[in-house]
Amino acid sequence: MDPIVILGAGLAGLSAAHFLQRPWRLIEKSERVGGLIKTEVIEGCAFDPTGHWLHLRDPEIKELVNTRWLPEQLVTIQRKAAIYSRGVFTRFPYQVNTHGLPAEVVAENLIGYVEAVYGEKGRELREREPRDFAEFILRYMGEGFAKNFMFPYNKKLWTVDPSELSAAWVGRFVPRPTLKEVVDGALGVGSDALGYNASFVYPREGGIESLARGMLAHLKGGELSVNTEPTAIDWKARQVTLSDGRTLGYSELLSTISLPGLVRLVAKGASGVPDEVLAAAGRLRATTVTYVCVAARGKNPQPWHWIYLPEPEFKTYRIGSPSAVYAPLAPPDTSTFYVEYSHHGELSMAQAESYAVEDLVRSRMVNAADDILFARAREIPHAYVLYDTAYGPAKTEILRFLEHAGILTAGRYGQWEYSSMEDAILGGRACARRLNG
Ligand SMILES: O=c1ccn([C@@H]2O[C@H](COP(=O)(O)OP(=O)(O)O[C@H]3O[C@@H]([C@H](O)CO)[C@H](O)[C@H]3O)[C@@H](O)[C@H]2O)c(=O)[nH]1
Repeated sequence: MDPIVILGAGLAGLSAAHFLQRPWRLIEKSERVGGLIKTEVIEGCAFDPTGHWLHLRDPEIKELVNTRWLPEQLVTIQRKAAIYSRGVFTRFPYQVNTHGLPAEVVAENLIGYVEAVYGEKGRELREREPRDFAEFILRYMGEGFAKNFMFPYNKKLWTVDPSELSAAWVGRFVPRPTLKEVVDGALGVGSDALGYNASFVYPREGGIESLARGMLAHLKGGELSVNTEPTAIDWKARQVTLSDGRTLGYSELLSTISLPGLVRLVAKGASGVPDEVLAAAGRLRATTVTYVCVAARGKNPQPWHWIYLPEPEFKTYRIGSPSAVYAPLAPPDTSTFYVEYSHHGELSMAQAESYAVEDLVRSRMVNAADDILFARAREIPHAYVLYDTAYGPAKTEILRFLEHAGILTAGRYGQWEYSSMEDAILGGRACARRLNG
């Protein structure tokens, strides 16, 4: 019998291979497994592709990570994240930590919140479901928080206005504060521990890629091919053509590669795809994130693991610091940063690198431009999937066809969704369980 073929050896693909009880073949286009958790070392400084801090909630996955994939190798870290706005740092999440901002901003945030959640002004939005992300923000946080943080920050992150997105993705990612949390936060007596990532774990050595390596080391029952990518899929014949010229028969196909990319591969196969499915794939959009890996002389001047920058004078939406999170990620007396830029069109590497130096110095994350040792830009072509008006109908159309064609998908880009590393592992497990029967 042909094996189960898994496309893509990121977390979802590795997880599926781990949980499968039938023979599998894992096909990976790059030279090593890990997908977007491949850690890069530049001049002795380790950089993950932006912040990949591991927060786990599923008991089985926690157990696997702790005892099999990364035994005795995890450090637990309490988040120290901030917002840099109006020239001051306030703690993350913004909505429950406004103490320290100018008094008029704190007042605007508080009054807006009370009006939205209890006042007459917010009644209409309270009585129905928010139609879009902008309405979600206004409904749960009010006009002040919207104006002073949520609208400008999210416009930078998503590259489109919050009114062009649905709120389908917010789930546990966007905290909806209570009145007590908002008031305590304005008075400076709030808790630091709100949100899904109040603490997280991270590998003691080797960066986040160690997780992928740990998973790979324990795989059984199948074969991995690296430097190999699918070039076409014939869903009726149940065959994948590979870049090395081979054609592989499959009993089942699980794809963790990008959903629109998968549709295009099926369209290249002999059985094709209906025109409307191909057109739907063309309507799925995602932001591109260019992140700049930076090293600077000297220890971190700020304690922050990462900061959010809502104001338009900064081109970046967020700056993170691997060395602040976990000092062994950088040589002694060196601080490191990833500076993130979200965009659709062209952003040259040189331009991003020059923005990064400027943004780091202006935000006081680095003392002076002269301290910078290097700045190297990297690109994530599909970073944040856009939940715009085309998203729901296009994805439904594609998934209906893939179900018919007997192709399963998992992972952040396979499912074309906003989700975490653990979600990718859970998605791989769910598909494996379905295939195990
Ligand atoms: O004060 C704030 C700041 C942000 N938000 C909203 O939360 C949304 C999610 O933000 P974040 O958790 O930063 O999103 P992301 O998926 O990129 O998070 C990954 O990165 C790290 C870390 O944040 C930095 O590296 C995190 O651990 C990862 O999961 C955002 O869209 C804002 O709208 C807010 O409500 N209040």
